[in-house]
Amino acid sequence: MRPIQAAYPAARFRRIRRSDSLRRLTQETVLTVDDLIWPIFIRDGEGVQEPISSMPGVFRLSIDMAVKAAEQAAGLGIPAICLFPYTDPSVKTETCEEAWNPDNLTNRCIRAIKAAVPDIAIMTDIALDPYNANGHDGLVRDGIILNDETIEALVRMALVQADCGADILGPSDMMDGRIGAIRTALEGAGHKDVTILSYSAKYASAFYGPFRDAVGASGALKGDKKTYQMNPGNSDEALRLIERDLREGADMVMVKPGMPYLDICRRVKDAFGVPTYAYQVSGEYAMIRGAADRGWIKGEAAMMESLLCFKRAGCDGILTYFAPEVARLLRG
Ligand SMILES: NCC(=O)CCC(=O)O
Repeated sequence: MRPIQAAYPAARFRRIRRSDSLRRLTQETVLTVDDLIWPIFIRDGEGVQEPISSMPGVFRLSIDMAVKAAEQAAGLGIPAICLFPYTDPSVKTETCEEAWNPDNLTNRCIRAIKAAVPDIAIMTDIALDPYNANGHDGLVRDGIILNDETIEALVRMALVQADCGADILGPSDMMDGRIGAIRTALEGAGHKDVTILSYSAKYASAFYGPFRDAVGASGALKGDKKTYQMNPGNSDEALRLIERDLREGADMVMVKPGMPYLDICRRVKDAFGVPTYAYQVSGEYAMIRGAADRGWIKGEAAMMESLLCFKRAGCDGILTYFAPEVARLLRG
């Protein structure tokens, strides 16, 4: 598209910025409640709402409180929530079998939310890190992250989550071939309508730090995740991964983190035109919240701007810890 533009003074760009009504009328993208997926942290217990120090305003919730959060989200019109478990370190092993325990924290929480709030979509995380004694997303042997063996574990995990009622599975592990394996297994088990939102372009990022505190993985992680998560310097590779995941049966794709990777979001949307999501990750949340709490930026305005810009970059939606706050503001 090449807009035709008169020369100054026939063209004065400031005309359409002159008033709020003209600015609203000419705004190209909008943020709505429909664009939000709310990630929440869950833990064992009852009536627990435990603050996370590196993510002020975010809590670990026991299942009963997570159900309340889901009710609140549904009431605000948020279409989906995403569950991340804080797993008791005593059940973490090198073989990760807690990941496909039908009664693990996540699976109990899926069932509880489904029963109480049937209309909200429940997204889950598929990766072994919450259950792995060494903090990695895959099984490890002799210091190597095993791709194919990990996929078998991820498939088991996915099937159990689907059995429990998960609507959207989010494989976040970055193993090669997992989308195809999960899709084939879902079809085989009769879960034909379960959606896969693939973390297709997930970068090895320093912005995940507060999340690892939130799920209790910071201490456990040995080494880094650079052999499976993407190199932040790469962009063409993201397109190859997205194409691969779409061909293997992903319904929706994700770029993660968000704000430093808006160029990737735009390329993905332009190249494939599929439902495209970004994850505004914990470090991004902490930067905005931390600066706002100190009075260095206007928190509300920065939060809204950051999310609108995901839409401008081509995203159909955003996973954001700000979701309920944003929904309340958008609803006025
Ligand atoms: N698999 C989910 C994440 O790694 C979330 C990262 C974050 O919020 O920092």
